[in-house]
Amino acid sequence: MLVLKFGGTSVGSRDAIGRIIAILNDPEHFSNVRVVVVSALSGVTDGLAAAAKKAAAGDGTYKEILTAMESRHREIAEAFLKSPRLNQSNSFTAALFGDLNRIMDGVNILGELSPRILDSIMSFGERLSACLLSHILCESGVPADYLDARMVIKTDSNYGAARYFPDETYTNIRSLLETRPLLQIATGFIAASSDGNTTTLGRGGSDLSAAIFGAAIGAGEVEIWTDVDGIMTADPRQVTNAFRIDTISYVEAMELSHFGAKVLHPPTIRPSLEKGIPIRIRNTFNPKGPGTRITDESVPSPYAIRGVSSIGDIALIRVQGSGMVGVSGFSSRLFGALARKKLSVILITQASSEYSICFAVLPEFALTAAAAIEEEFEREIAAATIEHPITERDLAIIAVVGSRMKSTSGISGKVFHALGRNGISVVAIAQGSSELNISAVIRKEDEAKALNAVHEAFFLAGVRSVNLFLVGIGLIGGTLLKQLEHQKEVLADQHKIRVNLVGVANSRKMAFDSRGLNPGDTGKILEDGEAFDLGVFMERMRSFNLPNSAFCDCTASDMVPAAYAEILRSAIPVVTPNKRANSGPYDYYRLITDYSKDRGIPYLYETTVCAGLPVISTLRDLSLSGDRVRRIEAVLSGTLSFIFNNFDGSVPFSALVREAKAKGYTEPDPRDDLNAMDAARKALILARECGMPLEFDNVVIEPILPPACFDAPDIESFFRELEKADGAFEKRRAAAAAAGRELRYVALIEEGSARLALREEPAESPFRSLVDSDNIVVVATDRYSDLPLVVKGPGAGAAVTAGGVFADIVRIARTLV
Ligand SMILES: NC(=O)c1ccc[n+]([C@@H]2O[C@H](COP(=O)([O-])OP(=O)(O)OC[C@H]3O[C@@H](n4cnc5c(N)ncnc54)[C@H](O)[C@@H]3O)[C@@H](O)[C@H]2O)c1
Ligand SMILES: N[C@@H](CCO)C(=O)O
Repeated sequence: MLVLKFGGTSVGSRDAIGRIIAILNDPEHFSNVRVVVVSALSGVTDGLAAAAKKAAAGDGTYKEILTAMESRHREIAEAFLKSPRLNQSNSFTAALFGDLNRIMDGVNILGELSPRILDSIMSFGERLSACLLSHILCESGVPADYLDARMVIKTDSNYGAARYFPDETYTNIRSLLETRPLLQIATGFIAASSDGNTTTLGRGGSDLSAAIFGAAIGAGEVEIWTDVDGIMTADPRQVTNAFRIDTISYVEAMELSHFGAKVLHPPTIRPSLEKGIPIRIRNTFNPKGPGTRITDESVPSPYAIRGVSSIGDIALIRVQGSGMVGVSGFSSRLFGALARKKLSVILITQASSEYSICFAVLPEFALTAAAAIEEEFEREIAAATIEHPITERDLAIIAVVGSRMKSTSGISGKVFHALGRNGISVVAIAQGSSELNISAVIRKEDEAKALNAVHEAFFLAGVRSVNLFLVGIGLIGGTLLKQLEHQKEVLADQHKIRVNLVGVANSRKMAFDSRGLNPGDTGKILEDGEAFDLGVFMERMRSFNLPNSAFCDCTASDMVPAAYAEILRSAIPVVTPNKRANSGPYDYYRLITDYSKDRGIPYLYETTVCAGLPVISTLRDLSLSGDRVRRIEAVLSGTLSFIFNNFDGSVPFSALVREAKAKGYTEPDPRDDLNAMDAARKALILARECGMPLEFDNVVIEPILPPACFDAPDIESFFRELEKADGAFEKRRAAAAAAGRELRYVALIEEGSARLALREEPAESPFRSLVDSDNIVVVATDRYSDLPLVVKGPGAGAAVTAGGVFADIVRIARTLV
């Protein structure tokens, strides 16, 4: 046998009542339901309270409210009923509105509204809806009786929130049902005191009525029908990946609902659970859905926690001073003072030094709470042994709930890692020894970000998502987008990594979508985008406040790297192939690399040297494992490598430069390669990675081309100047070749200096083994002293560079919990 309860929204309209009829007729429910408990039609309870207040205040418009209410009930009746049932229903409705009008008129005349009369007025909502529904069900082929719960649920006279008497009530229900074999449509929320007056059961009263009926008849289950699929792992309005919890224990439901999961008010279902009757939350809009089952025992879950919840706006009040250290009775006075003001405390935390204690209240109660403390500790404050209470506002609480936490270590580590990694500062923490709930007080503006970060850490079965903001979609950025699109499914299916492209920009336009832009459509998306402005781009990126954000700079600009420090300070990791930041002023390089290390906010730039080859990470591993770099010799320019590897006299030097550009090896401006600036930047980056505090001016560069080439005003005139130098280059090559040597442009980093030179290399030189755009880095260290460590491979090109940037983005995803 089942007891079903339908809330106001489930009986609020014709469609809603149609759904109830369908539910009661489906095979799962047909002939299995013993009692249906209903609330008043949506809005009616509030309407009655408002009308009563108006009547008491002498405002005659209460009559209009009642007239509109009566019409609404009649309209619904007319939509479902034909005579003679329509007449019966309408005369019951008319009789009730007659009584209601008389009571309200009395209130109006007396100008007084007692709690007892208010309860009597409020009872009309449920009486009207339950009677109406019973008629409608009968008409639609489901025979049912109207049950006025005041006949059976007996309470004390605490009007507004009366307490029911279980034994008497259960006996009444059982005796009445023995005489009533049909389905019973019972009024929720209302009851009667022993002396026969109407009472109401307080907040969540209809849920309580359903639980009482369930307990009385020993129902197999009590179903609470509402407009959501059940209790979710988080508020779906804030956490897009939230999902329905299948089964939850009563205490867990209590904890989650305390922190904002307002699907039901758990204390109200206690009667059912005391009798071992499970409660199920179900959705009238998705009647086939299984809902959430609430039971009294803890039920196993594949996840370490059951859900994450929050209170979006609280105030934290701190009381501190030497006068409370070791003083017994201090907390009792503090909380006693708050209790006398009827203030509800949401969270308490006290350091074991006993020097301070802080607690959270709703912001509207902060002033009263602070005043209560001032009053209670007036003497201590005057004597300066206790400070004036300090109130902090604009805070939120995020709570992680689950009974499995008790037996699992590492939960709090995971929570605080997820918060810290996203730059969310924790203001206060509380965890009771029941280990059912870990609460953290955070800034209000971080609420959604914190919920998503923590939810992802626990529930997404290892799925890590990065919210990517990409600036620069030329050769490298464009190739990266293609790779992202191409790898999307493999990343998601095999590696559980999701890269969500939220923002994208080139030097003219930018576009955003927190749900994700299609990487393949960025060209079109940017055409319709807004004008690019780096400051605005950063502001937007920050204001999305998404967890696991990452910024990627695929420009060759100086302007974008200047923003890295600020981006890292916003706890957003940076990935880049752009060498400008690390080869600019040493102080800035140290600022951003130190910040990244100290705060654990990734700054990844593997592709700034030798494109996708693992050079930076290798140097870092050597240093971390205690090795010391003594000397690096390297060919660091893919462009120059390509040119000299192929410079055999068959093709002029300038033609090879054009070919390198066509192959995507050169910088956006190939003069940056040919004047060796690009190679020098990489040499400087390597030197700095080895701990040398060099500036760019300290790098000694042997020029490759005559100065006239660089006086050329644009790239085309540069190429024309270059052609003039072809003859001189050929001469130099031929002279080297005559001695069995070939030209290579090599960087040498040693003893605190970095220099680059055009060298003539013999046949056995490692630099002679290069092909195409290969780079090579030969590292001699304390450990690799006789035979140096060599990293070699393609050092330029769109695919390998974008691939390296991609790998850095994936590395960020992997650092997530
Ligand atoms: N080509 C390679 O093999 C290779 C290897 C390693 C590193 N890199 C580096 O990759 C970066 C990109 O190179 P590319 O060849 O793709 O360049 P590109 O000129 O093709 O693309 C640059 C993009 O950045 C945009 N842009 C430029 N300045 C900007 C600014 N201030 N703000 C916003 N957007 C701006 C442009 O509109 C364009 O979309 C460079 O820093 C380069 O040094 C390239
Ligand atoms: N232009 C660069 C690209 C890689 O940084 C080169 O030729 O090496």
